[in-house]
Amino acid sequence: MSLAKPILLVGAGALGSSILKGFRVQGHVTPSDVMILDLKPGEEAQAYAADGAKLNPLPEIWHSAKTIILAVKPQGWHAVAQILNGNIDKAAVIVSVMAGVTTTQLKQAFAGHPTARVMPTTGVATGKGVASLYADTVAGMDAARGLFAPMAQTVELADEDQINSATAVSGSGPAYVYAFVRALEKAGRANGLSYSHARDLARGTLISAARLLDETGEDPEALIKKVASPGGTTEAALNILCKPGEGLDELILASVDAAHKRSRELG
Ligand SMILES: NC(=O)C1=CN([C@@H]2O[C@H](COP(=O)(O)OP(=O)(O)OC[C@H]3O[C@@H](n4cnc5c(N)ncnc54)[C@H](OP(=O)(O)O)[C@@H]3O)[C@@H](O)[C@H]2O)C=CC1
Ligand SMILES: O=C(O)[C@@H]1CCC=N1
Repeated sequence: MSLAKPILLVGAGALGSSILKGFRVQGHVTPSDVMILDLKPGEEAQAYAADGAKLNPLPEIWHSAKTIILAVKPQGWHAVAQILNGNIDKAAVIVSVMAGVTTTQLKQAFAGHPTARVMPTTGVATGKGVASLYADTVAGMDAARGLFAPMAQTVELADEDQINSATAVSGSGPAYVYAFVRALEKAGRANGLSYSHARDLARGTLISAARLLDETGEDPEALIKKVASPGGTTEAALNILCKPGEGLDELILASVDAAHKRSRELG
């Protein structure tokens, strides 16, 4: 796995900052390997600059970048491509984490550059995220792996269209889980718990359940059976939560379908 450095990160917002944190946690990219372009650099970008990264360097410095990560909103990326073009090395690999923007569009904007698409989760900040990778060249896939494999469980997609599905399930997925925790907290308060007890119980339950899923490797179905005693409290809840035809399965399917559709539109 080879990763050509230095790296130019364009956009250090929610995801760009998570990537920077992941580099720091795993150590596969050091601040001195990094240049950052961001209009209003946040805490993480500034911490990187204090540790030796080049923050908003002049365009003549961009030529040294061997790998360029595009982490701006899909709506703003054309302006970024215009600014970069003419100022970057022809061999630099373009790694886009943007939802919806296709390889064909990237190749039109960055003619001659190897490209890759990655759909990470913000969990890369902990060094244990998830990332789906797609590239149509060896150089592109090498760069994507080199950046993300140290800080994410990676899935390599053979079909670019599946990036839209990966975005809908995994890229957006952490927000679904947080929405569930928020709902559980609210329901705890509505059922008589104090704010802090509802918060601790809902969050702790998610974290301990996720640990069991991870550590046992068991299917959700088997783990559900271990919690739900026949005729007990869990069954009473699941009869509502997973009501056939109008329960969680249908709600999640409709939600993921909506995200998938939006991912296609963003290109
Ligand atoms: N957030 C997530 O969980 C995930 C996001 N993504 C993708 O990552 C990309 C970024 O998303 P996210 O981090 O959430 O968005 P943010 O808005 O938080 O971050 C984008 C950053 O880019 C900066 N920016 C905008 N224009 C420029 C420019 N011309 N030059 C330099 N920096 C610029 C923005 O600055 P300013 O705020 O000043 O405009 C902002 O700091 C999107 O394309 C999204 O699809 C993919 C997977 C997960
Ligand atoms: O919401 C979005 O569009 C981005 C892509 C996946 C997660 N956040």
